[in-house]
Amino acid sequence: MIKAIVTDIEGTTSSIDFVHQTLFPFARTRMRAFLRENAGDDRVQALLADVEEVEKGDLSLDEAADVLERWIAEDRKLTPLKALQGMIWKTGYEAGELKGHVYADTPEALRGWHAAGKALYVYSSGSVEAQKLIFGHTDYGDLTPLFSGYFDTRIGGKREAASYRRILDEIALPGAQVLFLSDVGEELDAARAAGMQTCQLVRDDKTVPAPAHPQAKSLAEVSA
Ligand SMILES: CSCCC(=O)C(=O)COP(=O)(O)O
Ligand SMILES: [Mg+2]
Repeated sequence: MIKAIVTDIEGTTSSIDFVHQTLFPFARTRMRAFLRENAGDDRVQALLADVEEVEKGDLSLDEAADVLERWIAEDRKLTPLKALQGMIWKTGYEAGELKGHVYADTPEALRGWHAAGKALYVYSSGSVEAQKLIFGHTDYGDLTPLFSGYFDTRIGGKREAASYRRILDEIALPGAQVLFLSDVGEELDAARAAGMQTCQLVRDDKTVPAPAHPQAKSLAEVSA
């Protein structure tokens, strides 16, 4: 019996286009000004040090902005980039310039699973702060009370089985009782290697099918 569901965001609960056509450009066009305005902030300084560590050298603020803009264009899933993106998106959600996209079937499915006593978790490359923002500002209201916890790249990469083993340790359930939802085959393979149940969301014809896993066209079709 499935006791917990761990869900991906992009391509699973929410559209890939929203992330790539709205969220990423929002962060990219504001990154340089955000760094200048917040250069004295301890958290921003620590994240810029992490950027320098990845790039293996000292960077001026403008050089760091160049690197971060490039990482956004390349869709890199690096923790300092994701944390900075989340901080920039926060300004947009708070100003009412951003609304968190979820598919119409997402709130109903999450509410149904929650009401059935299943614990719900998010595992996304977006930072935990960004995850809470997207689910906290949807057209269907604040969905965050439905979730018991959030995981991001600080627990490890989404294509590594070790990350899913760490999540199982954190939520204290055997893999057989945990269902992982994602649109990406490599993530589902890694979750299965850690012992989790899996289901691929195939929302549109851009999704690369992973026929080794059960598939669903929407969360309403997921059997849990
Ligand atoms: C928290 S919404 C933004 C998601 C994001 O930044 C991203 O890179 C998509 O990652 P996912 O693991 O949800 O596919
Ligand atoms: Mg995804």
